Amino acid sequence: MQSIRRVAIIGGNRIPFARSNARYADASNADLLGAALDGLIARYGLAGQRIGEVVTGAVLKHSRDFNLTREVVLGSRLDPHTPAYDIQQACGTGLEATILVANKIALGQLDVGIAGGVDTTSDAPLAVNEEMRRTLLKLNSARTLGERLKIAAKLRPLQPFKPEIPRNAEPRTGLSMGDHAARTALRWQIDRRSQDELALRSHQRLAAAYDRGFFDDLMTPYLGLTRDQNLRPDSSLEKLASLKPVFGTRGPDAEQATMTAGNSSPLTDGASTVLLASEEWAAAHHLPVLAWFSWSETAAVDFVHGDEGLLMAPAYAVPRMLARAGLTLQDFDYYEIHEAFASQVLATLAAWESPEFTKDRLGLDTPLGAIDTDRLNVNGSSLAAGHPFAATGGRIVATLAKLLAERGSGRGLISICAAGGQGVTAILER
Ligand SMILES: CC(=O)CC(=O)SCCNC(=O)CCNC(=O)[C@H](O)C(C)(C)COP(=O)(O)OP(=O)(O)OC[C@H]1O[C@@H](n2cnc3c(N)ncnc32)[C@H](O)[C@@H]1OP(=O)(O)O
Repeated sequence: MQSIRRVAIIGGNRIPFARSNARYADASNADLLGAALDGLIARYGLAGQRIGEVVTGAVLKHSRDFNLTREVVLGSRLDPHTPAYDIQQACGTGLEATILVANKIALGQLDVGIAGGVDTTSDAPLAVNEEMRRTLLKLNSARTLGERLKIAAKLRPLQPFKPEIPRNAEPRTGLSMGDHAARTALRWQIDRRSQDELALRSHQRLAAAYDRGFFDDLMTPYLGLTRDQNLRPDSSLEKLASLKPVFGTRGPDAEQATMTAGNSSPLTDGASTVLLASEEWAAAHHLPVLAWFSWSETAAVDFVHGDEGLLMAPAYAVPRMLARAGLTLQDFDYYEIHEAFASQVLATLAAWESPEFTKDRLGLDTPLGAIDTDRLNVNGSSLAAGHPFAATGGRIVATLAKLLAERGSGRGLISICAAGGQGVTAILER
C-alpha cells in the first residue's frame, strides 16, 4: 500500500466576479473558466506542462459542454495530454473538486492537479420543453419526408415553443434557495439587524482586503473588471435596513420576513482555479506552499421528508470532521463560512451553540460552542464578492490558504452549503 502524502496548496487564480447580466453578459462558462485558468498558468509557469488532472465544474451548464473542463484545457496553454473532467456538487463544486484532486495527490495517484469551478447565470442554458425535445429527437431519426411530416403534425400549436428556463429552486419542493433559507431564519429566530451587520462587515472587509493588495496574486483582471462588481464599500446599516424583504414574503409568516437583496448573495458570473501539488513537486518546481489541505467531510440533510433546513448540512458535516481530526470548533484561526445568505451563516453558528440541536440532531452531549467572529470571513465572503455557484469553493480555498501563509502558521475551517440539502467542509493548515 502507498502511504498518504501531504497535499500542498500552491495558490489560486480567479477573475473578478461580475453581477449577473452585467460585465460578463456575453461571456460563456468556457470563456470565464479559460480566463481564470490562463491566469493560473501564467502565474505559476505551467505553460506546456502536463498536469496530473484538471477537475472543475459548473452548476448551470449547456448540454454542448458535456466536458467543459477538457474543452477549456484544450484551449489553454497546458500540455494537451492533461486529463480533465467536470464534476458537480451544486455550490460545493469548487471545494469538492479541490478535495478530489487533493485526495489523489495524497494517495500518490497525482503529483500536481488543478481544481476549480465556474458559473454564469447570464448565459444559463435554455432548453426546449419536453414535447418539443422528444419531437425533435424523433424528427432527427425519421427516415423519410413522410415520417417527418407525420411526427411534426402531432405538435400542438404554440405549446412546444415555450422554453424551459432554469430556476434557482429545489426540484422536490419548488421553493427557491432564498425561501428555504427564510424558513430556517424563522426556525432559528435570526433577526434582521444581525443579518444586515454581517452583510455590511462582508463588504467592508472585502474592500479592505482589496485596498491592501491581498488579491493581487490571486486574481487576473477580466473584461475591464479589477474588483468584484457586487462590492459596495459605501453601503451602510441604514441603507441595508431600508431594503424590502425578498424571500419568505408569502404565507402566514410573511410579516416576519427579514431576507433582502442586501443580506442575500446576488446572482453572479465568475470562475476560480486552485493549484495543488505534492510536497516533492512543489519543491522540484521551486514553488512555495501557502497551506496544507488536511481534512474534509460532506453531509446531507433530509429537507424533503424531515424538518431540517435545506442549507444546514454543514452544521452536521463540521462536527463529524472535527471528531475525525480530534479538534474542537475553537481550534481555528480562521473560519470561512460561505455566505449564501447572512441568515444561513448565523443559523449554522446558532445550531453549533444550541444544546438541543447538538443533543437531538448531532447526538453530542455538549454544544460545539461559539466562535470568535473576528476570525470569521476576515476578507469578506459571498455577500460582498458575489456567488458564482461552482466558483465559490476555489475562491475560498485560495483566500484561506493565503491568509494562513500571511499568518505564518495556523488552521482554517471551510464550510459551504449546497443545494440538494448538502454541505461540503474542509480544513487547511500551515
Ligand atoms: C446554490 C447552492 O448550492 C447553495 C447556495 O449557495 S444558495 C444561494 C444561491 N443564490 C441565490 O439564491 C441568489 C439569491 N439572490 C437573488 O436571487 C437576487 O440577487 C435577489 C432576489 C436577492 C436580489 O435581486 P435584485 O432585486 O436584482 O437585486 P439588486 O437590484 O441588486 O438590489 C435591490 C436593491 O437593493 C440594493 N442593495 C443590494 N445590496 C445592497 C447593499 N449591500 N447595500 C446597499 N444597498 C444594496 C440595490 O442597490 C437595489 O436598490 P435600488 O432598488 O434602490 O436600486
